Amino acid sequence: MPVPRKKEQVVIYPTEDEVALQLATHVTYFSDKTIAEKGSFSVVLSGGTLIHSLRKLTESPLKETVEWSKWLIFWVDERVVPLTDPQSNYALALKDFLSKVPIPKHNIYPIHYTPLSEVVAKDYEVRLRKLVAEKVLPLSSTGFPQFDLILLGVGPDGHVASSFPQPPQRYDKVDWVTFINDAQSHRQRESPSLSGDQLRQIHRRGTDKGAGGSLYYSGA
Ligand SMILES: O=C(O)[C@H](O)[C@@H](O)[C@H](O)[C@H](O)COP(=O)(O)O
Repeated sequence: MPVPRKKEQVVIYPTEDEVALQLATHVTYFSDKTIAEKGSFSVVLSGGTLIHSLRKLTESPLKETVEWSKWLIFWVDERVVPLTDPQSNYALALKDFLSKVPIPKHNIYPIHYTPLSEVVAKDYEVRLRKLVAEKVLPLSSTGFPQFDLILLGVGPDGHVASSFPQPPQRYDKVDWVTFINDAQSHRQRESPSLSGDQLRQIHRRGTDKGAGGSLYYSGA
């Protein structure tokens, strides 16, 4: 199974199909390994083209062989909109990924929508704290919940999840979940997944011409 040898590595692939294939290969590797070690696999999703690039996981043979019942799904970055809104990252993930694989519904943790970003963020934090208290999620050495795999995209301006260049929330080391009052995107983000340690992250970066792309592996 080809896995990156270095702790951090950028690999450029010539086609988007190859990106999707490699992404599926690595995600499956980590899923098998993590489930064998601890019995579950917590995956944090963002939005964007990443979700489409997960499509190989929804096809045979992976669709049948991955231990989907052991997966837990969270969001690192969500727009504070109803879960049926086309802007919702949950809706995107449901349509193109989650509806195609048998992850138990109770293992999927979308936001609880209300129009107030601070209420949504606080609710998500309370739910994460409960999962940590119940030992469903471990706590990292930095005091944040520790996920097994974070899947991120990188925006054209370099933003990752809701970590944009300007908002001060990206320096927040206290809240587990915080929010950005951006009139356009109404983003909510989880801070731990971006500041925690010992995390495996895969960032996917497409090219402006739509061909190929790269995967950045960190802590993998
Ligand atoms: O809600 C979102 O928009 C995403 O979470 C966002 O952070 C995305 O990952 C990047 O913008 C990259 O997007 P692309 O993969 O579409 O380039």
